[in-house]
Amino acid sequence: MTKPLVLVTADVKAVDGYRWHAATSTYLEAVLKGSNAIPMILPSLGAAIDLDAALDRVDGVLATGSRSNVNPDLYGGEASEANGPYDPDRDATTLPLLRRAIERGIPVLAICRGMQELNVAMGGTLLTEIQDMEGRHDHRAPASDVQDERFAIAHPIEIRAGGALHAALAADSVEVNSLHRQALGDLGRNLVVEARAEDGTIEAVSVKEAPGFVLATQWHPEYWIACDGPSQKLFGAFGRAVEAYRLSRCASLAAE
Ligand SMILES: N[C@@H](CCC(=O)NCCCC(=O)O)C(=O)O
Repeated sequence: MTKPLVLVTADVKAVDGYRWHAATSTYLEAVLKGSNAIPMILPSLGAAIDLDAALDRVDGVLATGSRSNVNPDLYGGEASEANGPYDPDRDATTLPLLRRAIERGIPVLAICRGMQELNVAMGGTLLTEIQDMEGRHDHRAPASDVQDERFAIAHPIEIRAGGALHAALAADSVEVNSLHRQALGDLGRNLVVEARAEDGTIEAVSVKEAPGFVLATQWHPEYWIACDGPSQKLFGAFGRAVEAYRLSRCASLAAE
């Protein structure tokens, strides 16, 4: 049976003297198993890629998390060594990609850095080093070399009743992991807060009046896709949206 295709955003990494365009396996497997779709990594080649031509052929976009920060130049801040690392090629690809996918009604799921990119793409700002801000908790990963410990469930979030995340998870509150030092500041155009942590940190957003499915989380549902119910529900909802998009794309192609 034909499966939907999902573009997965890539980090640019220097490994063994080469530049790699990479996404970690957890995102790829979550798309495959949690959304029943085929993941395809989109290289971060910026304006050299005709994004519309790529989007013509796919049914969804997954914007991944990453340790790098969106360059503050893109939202009126100031870049610094302490605020880095940056990934300018990724910024140059993902921001226009997210804007265009949303305009076209292509389903989008954005995770952690991906949610921060979504906010900046829509004109919003980011807060940095939130653990040093009055009243905020430390949202960084625990210091450990063991990934299961770094991605351990860390805190509850409150979900907006009647919102898009509430519909996907069918819950007022869930427990999530936490691996970030930045958070959304001023909200971008049409962004709607779907969940917050106890300290007020924005944990999920959607886009008001978007023609397609758009959800973004500050936490990492991909990591526990094999065993965590809310993570499975979220990737399942994304999977239904990309399959519905695939069917409508095929119908449009057949009608041409
Ligand atoms: N720069 C952001 C990045 C948040 C994010 O995507 N974290 C994933 C980290 C994965 C890891 O640490 O292994 C921020 O810190 O807010």
